[in-house]
Amino acid sequence: MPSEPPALHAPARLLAAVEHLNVTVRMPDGEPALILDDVSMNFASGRCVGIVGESGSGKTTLGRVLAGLPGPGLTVEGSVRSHPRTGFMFQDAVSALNPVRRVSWQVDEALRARGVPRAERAALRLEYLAMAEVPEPEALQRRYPHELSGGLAQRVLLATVLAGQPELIIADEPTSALDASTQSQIVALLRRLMDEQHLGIMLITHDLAVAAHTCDELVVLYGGQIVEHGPTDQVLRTPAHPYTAALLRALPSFDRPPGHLMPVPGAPPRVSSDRPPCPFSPRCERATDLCHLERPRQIRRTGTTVLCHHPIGAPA
Ligand SMILES: Nc1ncnc2c1ncn2[C@@H]1O[C@H](COP(=O)(O)OP(=O)(O)OP(=O)(O)O)[C@@H](O)[C@H]1O
Repeated sequence: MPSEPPALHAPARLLAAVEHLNVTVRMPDGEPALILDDVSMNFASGRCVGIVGESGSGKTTLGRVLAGLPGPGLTVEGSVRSHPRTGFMFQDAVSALNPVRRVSWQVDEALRARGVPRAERAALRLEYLAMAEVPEPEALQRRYPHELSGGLAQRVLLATVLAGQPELIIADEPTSALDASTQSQIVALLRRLMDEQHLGIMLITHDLAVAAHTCDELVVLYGGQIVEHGPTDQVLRTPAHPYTAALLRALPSFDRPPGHLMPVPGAPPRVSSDRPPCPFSPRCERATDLCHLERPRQIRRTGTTVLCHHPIGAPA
């Protein structure tokens, strides 16, 4: 029998897509307010898509909608197609695990859900723990979540996700509670598993540096809108949206002397029923009267899309 072709050469498959997705919450005054505003994008096997943006931009809400778990009181409109084999990794791995069950039980739960017979579970469990690079899985499987470090808990969570044989993994800030070196190990592991198993990954992060090292594509969210979307290199090297450019200037860098960080001026937008046609316009150095009066249209450039009346590279 010829062996299977290497996963790296498998053609990309569409795993999830949202089109014209609006997510609305009703404000205390009864008026609806948008948390996600006309979001369209898709996820394919063998690709890591980074969702970046400040706190409150709607990153987690997008992940939750794809998971079929929008928050309480939210109205979802538009088309949402997601794959049944989608796995989720959360920011706080220790609290995502069942506190009163050993590691072995946590992985077995995913195996039970897949209908794996009891006799086969122990061997498979060790395989998934090893795949998630849990050291000494034989001994570690007997521990409880509170006995694990943050990095180890995240690896155990990853093992439980892998045991569900996902095709798409939605990782919501999986490393933000970890130190920098554990962070890079976990994202490198995710990336390697993705390449080997031809998974799709949606990596939700507020950390552009993590996204830069891990993702093939970047989606920049601002006030619930995709303001820029394209190949990671292109978005980071030649940002077209003033917000992307401002986020990049706010990154700490060894080249900049101490005290020369440039935070994005102003405050992120609040969810509100009354917001400007371009939510970034109050903070934008390129804004003109048009931006305060008219909603921008999405502009397609080679490889990227940008939602702006005055993208960088065009006259302000
Ligand atoms: N169920 C809900 N009811 C009311 N408001 C909500 C609900 N879910 C989210 N929001 C609001 O929607 C906005 C976007 O939230 P979301 O958690 O998606 O942002 P985020 O970009 O993931 O932020 P962070 O990086 O802080 O996690 C926030 O202002 C949040 O308070």
